Amino acid sequence: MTRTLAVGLVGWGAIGRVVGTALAQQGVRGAELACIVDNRPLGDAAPAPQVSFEDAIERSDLIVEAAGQGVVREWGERVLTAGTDLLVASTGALTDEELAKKLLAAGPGRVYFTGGAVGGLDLLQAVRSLGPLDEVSLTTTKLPSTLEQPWMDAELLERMRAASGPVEVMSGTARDVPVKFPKSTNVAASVALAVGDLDAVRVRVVADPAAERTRHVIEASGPHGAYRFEVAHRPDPANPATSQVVPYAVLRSLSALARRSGQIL
Ligand SMILES: NC(=O)C1=CN([C@@H]2O[C@H](COP(=O)(O)OP(=O)(O)OC[C@H]3O[C@@H](n4cnc5c(N)ncnc54)[C@H](OP(=O)(O)O)[C@@H]3O)[C@@H](O)[C@H]2O)C=CC1
Ligand SMILES: O=C([O-])CC(=O)C(=O)O
Repeated sequence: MTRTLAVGLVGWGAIGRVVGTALAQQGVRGAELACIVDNRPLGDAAPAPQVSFEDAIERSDLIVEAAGQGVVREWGERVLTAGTDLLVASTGALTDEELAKKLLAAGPGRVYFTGGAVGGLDLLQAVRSLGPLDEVSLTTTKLPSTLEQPWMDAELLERMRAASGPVEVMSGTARDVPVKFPKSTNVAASVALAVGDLDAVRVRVVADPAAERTRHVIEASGPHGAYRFEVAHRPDPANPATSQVVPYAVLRSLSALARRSGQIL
C-alpha cells in the first residue's frame, strides 16, 4: 500500500489556509498535513504544529511553498538536498536561472509546480514536444491596487489610481515581469516553464479598475496549431492579488502526487 504523503505547508495566507484546512480534514486522499511554517505565530487555531523550516523538512515528504518567491530562493535547494519534494506556487522565483540550475542539479528531492491561476499548461507542454512555438503571449489584467509596487514612480502610481479604464503598467518577457510583480504575475513564469523559454513569452500587465475578475489570456501559435486560453477568476476576498481558485489548483496537484487509486485525474 502507498504510504501517506506527509505535507509541510509553508505560508498560512490566502492559499495556505485553504490548502491546510482541506488537508487537515482529509480532503486529499493519501496526503496529510504534517506541519505549518509561517512568519507569524498562528496560535491554537492552526490544524497542525507550527514549526521551523528545518523541522518542516525533517517531518515532511513534500513541502508546499505558498509563501513567496523568497522562500523558494532561500530554502529550495536545502529541501531537495534533504530528499524532500517541493511543490512551488511562486514560480516567478524560477526566472532566476542560477537558482533554477541549482534546483535542477539538487536532489534527491523533486521539484513540481502548480498550474495555479492558469490553465492549458499541460497542452503547451505537449505542443512544445513538437518543436518551438512562434509566438507566446500572456496578458494579465487585475485591479490596480493589486499591482502597485515599491519601484513604481509617482506618475505611474497616480495614473493607476486615477484610471477610469485599463492602463498598461508593464510589458516585457516572462524573464523580467514576475520579478517586478512578485505576488501577482507568477503565472508568466508558469507559462514559460510550460513552453521552456523565458524570453519567448511576451507579457503585458494591465491595471483595470473594472477588473472585478482577474483575467489571464494566453495566446500561442506555431507550425502545429494555434492556442488560446482565457480565464477570469474571482479574486480572494482577503488577498485580491491572488485568485480564489489557486489553492484548489494546489490541492489538485497534491492529489496527483499522493498517487492514490480510486480517482481518475
Ligand atoms: N502560481 C500562481 O498562479 C500563483 C502564485 N502565487 C504565489 O503564492 C504566494 C502566496 O500567495 P498568498 O497565499 O495569496 O499570499 P499571502 O500573502 O496571503 O500569504 C503568504 C503567507 O506566507 C507567509 N510568508 C511569507 N514569507 C515567508 C517566509 N519566508 N517564511 C514563512 N512564512 C512566510 C506570509 O507571512 P507575512 O505576511 O508575515 O510575510 C503569509 O502569511 C504569492 O506570494 C505568490 O508568489 C499567488 C497566486 C497565484
Ligand atoms: O492569482 C492570480 O491570478 C495570479 C497571481 O497572483 C500570480 O500569478 O502570482
